[in-house]
Amino acid sequence: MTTRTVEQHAQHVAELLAPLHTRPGEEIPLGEALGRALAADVHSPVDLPLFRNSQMDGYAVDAASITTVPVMLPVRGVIAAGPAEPVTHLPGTAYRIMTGAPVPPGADAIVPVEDTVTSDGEVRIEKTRSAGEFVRERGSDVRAGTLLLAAGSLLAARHIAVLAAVGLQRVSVRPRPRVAVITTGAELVDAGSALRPGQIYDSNGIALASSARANGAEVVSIARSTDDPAEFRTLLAEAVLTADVVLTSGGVSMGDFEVVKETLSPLGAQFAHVAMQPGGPQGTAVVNGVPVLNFPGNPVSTLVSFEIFARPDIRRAAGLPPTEAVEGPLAAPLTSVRGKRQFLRARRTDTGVELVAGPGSHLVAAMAWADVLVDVPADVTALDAGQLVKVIPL
Ligand SMILES: Nc1nc2c(c(=O)[nH]1)N[C@H]1C(S)=C(S)[C@@H](COP(=O)(O)OP(=O)(O)OC[C@H]3O[C@@H](n4cnc5c(N)ncnc54)[C@H](O)[C@@H]3O)O[C@H]1N2
Ligand code: MOO
Repeated sequence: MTTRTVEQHAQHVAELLAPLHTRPGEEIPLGEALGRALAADVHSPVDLPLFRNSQMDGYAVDAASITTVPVMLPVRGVIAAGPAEPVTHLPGTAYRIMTGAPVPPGADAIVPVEDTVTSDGEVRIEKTRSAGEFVRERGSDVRAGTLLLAAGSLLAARHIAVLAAVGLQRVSVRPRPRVAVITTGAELVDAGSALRPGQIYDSNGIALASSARANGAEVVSIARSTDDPAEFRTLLAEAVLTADVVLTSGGVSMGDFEVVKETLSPLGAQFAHVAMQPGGPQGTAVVNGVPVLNFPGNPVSTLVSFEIFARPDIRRAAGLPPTEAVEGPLAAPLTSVRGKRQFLRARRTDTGVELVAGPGSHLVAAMAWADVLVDVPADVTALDAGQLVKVIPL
């Protein structure tokens, strides 16, 4: 079998997944856009505020008429926030006005109601205000035609607020990569089933689907195959109809029932041994133009394979920022196997980066305690406590 470094295999996977990055944006309702990445710049179609309006409940006046206070002004009417025939202000008079209501042309200041005394048809203004006070000018927040949000922006509530405020109902976002998951193994059953001897619960299906979703993908199907190649072939043929990428688990090593390897090898798949632990046996194929990544079946191997090989391109396709590796000091010394890059499960604590498990790829419970993978280079065999290591956040 071919042997590859992690970088070589990652490069190969990146080439297979490259078409994900050129899919055009999709228009979706604003109400569904939370967490999505904008596919294109959005310019404001309107001015915000849309019209000149009051910042306070009070009286619309012209500042020139209230330079000396107290002063009595006749009240010509009430302007509420809401649709109404426009009115015009006459100098030396006032309109009672509510927050958000249009300020009549000619008025240039709002006197808050707290600074007034209302009497029959008149208002006593007790505090002077200068022109512009408590008036929200049209376009003072954003002008029509100017950039509201740049392509690539990850839409949080505040971004959705402004898109809604300018009246957009739909928005063009990066399409979610469509991921199909197929697990393989005669031993697998669904949680909730009674276990017969030799059976285990299928955890990789839901784990890979969750990993994909957590990184911006849409999971279009989760299927499970026994070790029967005909069944796997059928499930794969169905998966590639709707998916942009298919992830499989299991059936890629050296046993007698390696259904993924047996089915895909004749179709030109590449199976390689990657110099890493976990995640050594890896495969890739292209079926009907759809890339298929074949991860090893051990639960930790499957999840680490996703993190190292699939996550970067799935995130990029969805428009999500890359997960950057950081550095941290080791809490205790460690040893590593020469020639294999290790991705050790660990968590960050006050004392440094603490390993949570040994190297066994079946240690799925310990994986759940981890929040990082410690990336130990292939040529390193020992590290001391306190030494800085590269950690990949999970
Ligand atoms: N002679 C050799 N044996 C093995 C080698 C090797 O190089 N020579 N490599 C080992 C390594 S490393 C790994 S990793 C595994 C990979 O094996 P497969 O990808 O063929 O996976 P399976 O044999 O189907 O399963 C391995 C293990 O994981 C359990 N499993 C599988 N699928 C699931 C699932 N969906 N949910 C939960 N657990 C699952 C399965 O029961 C096995 O225990 O091969 C080693 N062997
Ligand atoms: O892929 Mo295996 O997990 O290297 O033990």
